[in-house]
Amino acid sequence: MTGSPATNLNPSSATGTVVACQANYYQVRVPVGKHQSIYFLCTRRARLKKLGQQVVVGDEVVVEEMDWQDRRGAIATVSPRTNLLDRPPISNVDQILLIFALAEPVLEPNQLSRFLVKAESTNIPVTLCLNKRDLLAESAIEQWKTRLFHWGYEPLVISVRDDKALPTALLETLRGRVSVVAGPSGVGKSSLLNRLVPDVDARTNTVSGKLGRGRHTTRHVELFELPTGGLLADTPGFNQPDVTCNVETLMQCFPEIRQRPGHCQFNNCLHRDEPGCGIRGTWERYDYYLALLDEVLQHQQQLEHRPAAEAMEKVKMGSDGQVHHEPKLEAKKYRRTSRRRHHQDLQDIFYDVMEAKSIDDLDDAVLEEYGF
Ligand SMILES: Nc1nc2c(ncn2[C@@H]2O[C@H](COP(=O)(O)OP(=O)(O)OP(=O)(O)O)[C@@H](O)[C@H]2O)c(=O)[nH]1
Ligand SMILES: [Zn+2]
Repeated sequence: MTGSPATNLNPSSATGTVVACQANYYQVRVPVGKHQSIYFLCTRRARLKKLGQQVVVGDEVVVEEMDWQDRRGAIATVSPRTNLLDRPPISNVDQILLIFALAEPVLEPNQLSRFLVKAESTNIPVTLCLNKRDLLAESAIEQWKTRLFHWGYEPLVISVRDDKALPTALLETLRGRVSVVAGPSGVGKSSLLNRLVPDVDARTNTVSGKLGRGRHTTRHVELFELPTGGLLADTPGFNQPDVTCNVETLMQCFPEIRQRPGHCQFNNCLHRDEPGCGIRGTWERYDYYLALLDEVLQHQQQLEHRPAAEAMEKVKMGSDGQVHHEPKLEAKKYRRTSRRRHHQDLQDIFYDVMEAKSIDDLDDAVLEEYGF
């Protein structure tokens, strides 16, 4: 630690947030002062590995053995998470910023509804943002707003391309919070990230350089610091998210249902053909609800017929007293979805083994791959 500043200013341990991770390495943002932070490249303490404690982006961690000159450290503990998203794996998320385009690609209500339900099923607050307002007439935009108001949403309408300044409401909702951007391909997620984090490319290169691989690897997810305070993660675009929650959660995913409690004769009414149902058929997305209900019931049936099914889901009591079913982080399942991804993993594993000084430096997933 030659040349490092005074110890009282540079303690040997500090609390920070994991902003990127790949293989065995974690980039941890440690706040110093009010508006400044320093990034440390960390490994995970062997003790954590033995306990099977995973570290994911978003985790609040205690870093020990801090080397302030080389900006290295070791993650010693992980604070309890408020939540955990599985794809991408990211924890302690305050909000999901769901982005859709008003046009190009065409705004398709069923797809939008599915994304909304998927986002709501995490029990994390959802903010809907409609981009590319420059491509649609004002009257058509108003029609969408009215329609979505009846769904229970008040979208922020923006044009990442043309807005001279992004709307204050958008900046305010991101300020000081951890937000995850989600939405289908081509709606402008990356464009928005580039506007919100002006030096995103520079930062991306720094982090990727230190981590030894590029940003666009399949497992990479990263939290970027906003100039206004707050952290933002981009997620890879996908078109048809699976809705795999249980029936109770599904019903809570529709504002049209959750805003009207006690309208049905039976508490466990599915709003299908039960007698005395006061929710059935009175709202635009009712048919989407029925279709998703079928899907969810089928999914539940499949789970019931698989004895190991409960191993795939975590049952958690939320702060609202509701029971939530969350998919578990399943490294193998996540890794084996495509040949390309599998190839990427083998590459990652190769690097991990090359970089490891001892077996303790290797990630659980890597050890598992090698049959330890
Ligand atoms: N007309 C218009 N085009 C936009 C706007 N914002 C982004 N685009 C364009 O839309 C296209 C897709 O934008 P991206 O930012 O790559 O979209 P993405 O959501 O990140 O897409 P994926 O990376 O596939 O997930 C690009 O050609 C952008 O230039 C906008 O406000 N108006
Ligand atoms: Zn009902």
